[in-house]
Amino acid sequence: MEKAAVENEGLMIPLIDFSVFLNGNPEERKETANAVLHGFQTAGFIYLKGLPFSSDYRQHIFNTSAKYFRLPVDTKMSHCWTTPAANRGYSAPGREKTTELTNIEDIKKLREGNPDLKESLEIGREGVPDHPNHWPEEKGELEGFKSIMTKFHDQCKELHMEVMRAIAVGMGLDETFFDSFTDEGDNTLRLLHYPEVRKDVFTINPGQVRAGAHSDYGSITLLFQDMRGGLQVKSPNGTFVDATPIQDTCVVNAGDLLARWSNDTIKSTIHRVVEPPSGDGPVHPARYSIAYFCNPNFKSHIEAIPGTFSGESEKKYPGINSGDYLVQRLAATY
Ligand SMILES: O=C(O)CCC(=O)C(=O)O
Ligand SMILES: [Fe+2]
Repeated sequence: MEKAAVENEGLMIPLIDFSVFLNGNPEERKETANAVLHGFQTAGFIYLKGLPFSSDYRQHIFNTSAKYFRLPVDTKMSHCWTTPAANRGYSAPGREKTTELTNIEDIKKLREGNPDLKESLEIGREGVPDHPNHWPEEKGELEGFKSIMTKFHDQCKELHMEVMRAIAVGMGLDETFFDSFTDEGDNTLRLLHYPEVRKDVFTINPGQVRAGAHSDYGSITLLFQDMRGGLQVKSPNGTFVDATPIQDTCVVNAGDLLARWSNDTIKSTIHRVVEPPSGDGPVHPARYSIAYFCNPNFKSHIEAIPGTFSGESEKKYPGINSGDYLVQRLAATY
């Protein structure tokens, strides 16, 4: 067993070598699948290493993302995020407020007082007739942007399918149980940029964060972070614990819909992004991360996974359509 990625305040986030699931023998695969499921059942978070992305490739994706955010703000605003149903395009700083609150008026007030210090670009699956992606114009530094990002989107879709296969194996289900729920790739690639910020912004306003505390909505999120730090995960004690970056790993967390689907046997844990550990000077440098939000196919009907209940009366939630669920959740935060 690897050393834990995070162990603090009763929160243990395991570090799992996923290449063993991808390439190992049946026994090794089962052991790895059990560790994946156990991590989601206890912390709601795991770190994966041994992924099919080289360091260079990962750097290339981050560099391409940084080039995008260097575009003038007017250019970015020309392909901005429009509606929850489309969920594609650019969000300027202050547009989205991630939060645990659910009342729209409360969220509005919070957004006005403590806007998140971030901007993002959401990229959905290509080929959805009603919802084309909002691509920036490809010129200069951005040449090749669309093909780089659609390829990465496809690769992350495969990784989502593999992690769900690991969950299936861990649950003692057929390995392909979730395939017909994950094969469409109704997922969102979100490039995130937390601009450099003066340190005194955090002292003047103690409530200031880079991204407010929230849980994610879908099945799982694949989160690639740079080495700056600032991501925190809520511990069972109710405190926030640093999820310190580890080179070449991906942080994977379960979302609310997977928790519901698992009849609450899997946890969707609250997390946030705060002021990073301090270096020299009056300014925190920019932070970049890439979140790939995975969802069950939007047409899927989601109800308790077999094995997570014994009789009908133990099912905690009524069935729900995946796409409707996501749109409803997004509508509250934008
Ligand atoms: O940037 C990060 O590390 C986390 C972002 C996040 O949690 C989100 O966008 O849902
Ligand atoms: Fe998140």
